[in-house]
Amino acid sequence: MALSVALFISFISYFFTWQEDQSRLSAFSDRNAETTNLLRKFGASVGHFFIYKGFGLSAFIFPILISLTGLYLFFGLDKLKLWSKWIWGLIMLIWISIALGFFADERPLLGGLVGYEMNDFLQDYIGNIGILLVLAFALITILVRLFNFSPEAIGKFFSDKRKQLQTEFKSEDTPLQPAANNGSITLQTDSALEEEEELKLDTYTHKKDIPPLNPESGLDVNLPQEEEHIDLEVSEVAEEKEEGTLKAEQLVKDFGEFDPRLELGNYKFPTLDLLDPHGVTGGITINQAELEENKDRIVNTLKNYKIGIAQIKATIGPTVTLYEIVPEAGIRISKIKNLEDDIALSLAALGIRIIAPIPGKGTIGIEVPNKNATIVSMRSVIASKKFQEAEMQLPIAFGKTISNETFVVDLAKMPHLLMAGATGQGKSVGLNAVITSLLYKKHPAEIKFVLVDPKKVELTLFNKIERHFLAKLPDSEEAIITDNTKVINTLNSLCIEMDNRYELLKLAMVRNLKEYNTKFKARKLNPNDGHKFLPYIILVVDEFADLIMTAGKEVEAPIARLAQLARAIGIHLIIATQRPSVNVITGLIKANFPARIAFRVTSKIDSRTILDAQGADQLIGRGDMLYTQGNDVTRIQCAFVDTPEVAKITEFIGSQRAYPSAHELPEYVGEDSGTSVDYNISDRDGLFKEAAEVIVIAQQGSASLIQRKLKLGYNRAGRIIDQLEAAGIVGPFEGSKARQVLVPDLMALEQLLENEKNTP
Ligand SMILES: Nc1ncnc2c1ncn2[C@@H]1O[C@H](COP(=O)(O)OP(=O)(O)OP(=O)(O)O)[C@@H](O)[C@H]1O
Repeated sequence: MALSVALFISFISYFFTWQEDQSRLSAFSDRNAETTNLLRKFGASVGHFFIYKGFGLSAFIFPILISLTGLYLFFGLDKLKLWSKWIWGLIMLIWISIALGFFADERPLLGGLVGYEMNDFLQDYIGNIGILLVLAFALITILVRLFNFSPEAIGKFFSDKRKQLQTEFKSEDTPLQPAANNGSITLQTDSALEEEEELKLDTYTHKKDIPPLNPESGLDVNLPQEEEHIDLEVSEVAEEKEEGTLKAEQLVKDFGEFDPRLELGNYKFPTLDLLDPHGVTGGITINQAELEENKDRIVNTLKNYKIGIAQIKATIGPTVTLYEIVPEAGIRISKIKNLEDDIALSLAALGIRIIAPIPGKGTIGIEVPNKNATIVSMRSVIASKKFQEAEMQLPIAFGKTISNETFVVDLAKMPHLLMAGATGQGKSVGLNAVITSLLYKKHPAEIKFVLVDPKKVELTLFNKIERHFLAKLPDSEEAIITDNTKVINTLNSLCIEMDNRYELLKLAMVRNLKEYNTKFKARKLNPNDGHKFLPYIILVVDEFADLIMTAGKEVEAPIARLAQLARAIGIHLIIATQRPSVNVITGLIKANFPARIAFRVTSKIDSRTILDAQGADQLIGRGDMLYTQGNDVTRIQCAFVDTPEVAKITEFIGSQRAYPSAHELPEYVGEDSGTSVDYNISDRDGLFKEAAEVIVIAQQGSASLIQRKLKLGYNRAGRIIDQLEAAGIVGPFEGSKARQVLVPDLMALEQLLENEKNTP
């Protein structure tokens, strides 16, 4: 610090004495040569060195930096900051020196030799205009970096000033016109405020009526004060609300709406040419002779049973043709329905379905398969106007209806889908069609798939898009789950994700994912509070029967829970099964999957299990399917997407820039971990005893049982199971099977707990 003071004095003095002292500088060692600088020879020399030969006026930065260094060392402050001060100081030193050398070239002392020479040098290469540009650019850079001068900051400064002035202006205004206090509120457009105003006016007139009564009754009614209080509160709330929205609006104005796609801004959606037209270029080819023949056979068969037909009309679909008949008056519909087998016999065709009557149309429908079915290519349904212009959250193009219209539905509205069908009838193709539809419409930021594939081969192609579209558990290597025990962890992790999302929705005060994301995009939710853009999560299970067989209730419970609750927070399930028997599609699951698809099944019972109606047993296979979402059953020819096409699409997406890793699901600590921990009795869960009783009564040691009976979360139930194991009530974790219960009945349990208390 002393050095900096010495330099400072020398420099100041140098400016006044430099001319006198200049000639004596060479005689530094001569003691008789006198200098006039306040610090004599030292002052004259350092001044000459730093100012004349160095940086001119800006040399004062040196004593400033040295004194700062002294202060930092003295108080032991952060050295890193000191370094940055030196760096910035030196940059400023050079800038000022060059600038002064440029602008004050007739006074070379101001810019010093460095400033002069640098200008000279630069002039040769970039000229005066070039130097000006370099100086201006450097100045802006320094200001922006050092003082955070940005257009936004300047804009904000002025808008803050304006607001401040406005509030000052308002508050100055108010005392002048107390009666007009209400008037200032009318400026705000909020309807709630207007209501307040009315309310206040009412009370005001009411208040006016009261005073004459008061003196007589002797009551001390202090109404005005209360009024004022209410008034204040209202305006505060309004201001607070306004501040929040103003801030969001300002952010949107400055940076635009939040764009979740920005991180993969260059992502290209798959193109149509990746899909194969499957030889179908035009529409369906109509075989007129076949049509006539079928019509005649229907009419004749019915005539044989004395059923007259008033009218008959044919609608040709890709796989089946629908003949709509209007029977003559007086014919009972049940009579026609009973003739189903006879008509099928006379038409000698598989897959006749009679719809009597067709809902909403006063006709009876007979569906007859075409001799040559037309393949509905995925390409044609994806290219259709209906799909391309679909204003849906999760549009799925399933295929074509019987009247050859493209059938597009919104998965978000379904909200979950159950698919069943015997082997080889088109289930896997159907699943691929669903996933392909979504890949053609959604950006990787907006949707994530959790794929469960116990068959191990069906969904492997999607491995290529792992870092774009898949989600997985933090510690798992493979994104596509083929191991049934891992499925349980993933399902439970999805339940945690669901709970987390509900928490976020609650904080944001919205009811569903769409509203939440809209609010987040409008920058009304602060990411510092844990808010983030939430993608849809689609869980696809290819062979559900296999899962239920190996993991049973442990899978059923989280699936049912997700199906019941996950619709609002954007988790949707698509579950496919080969065996639609009642122990696979249980009542609990069925109740939560209103949207169901049946490919061809082998028996009427299977058809009833899936659709609650028969008909699926009469389909012709190869993608012929029935879709229901409640009451109506629609027959659809599923769009065909072959494995090479899926490979091309995943290749196309996979070759693009991706996220660093697959989307991470929350970590789930399974039942098998932490079992060796010895739980202290006092640390036990509050519901430990109830849980123990539930387990002992049911003689089944599973966390999901505790969950269901005591309505607990997964984590808590898991912890209780660990405590039960530590207490010797249940056995160790046994994979997919429930744990063994080591206590035979409630009496024994009571005794065990009593003994525990008594042992120190
Ligand atoms: N929509 C469709 N259009 C035309 N043909 C189809 C369609 N869907 C399926 N097929 C034909 O049926 C065959 C079997 O389909 P898929 O592999 O989807 O059956 P699956 O029900 O998944 O059988 P599994 O349960 O054994 O896996 C396909 O290879 C294809 O030839």
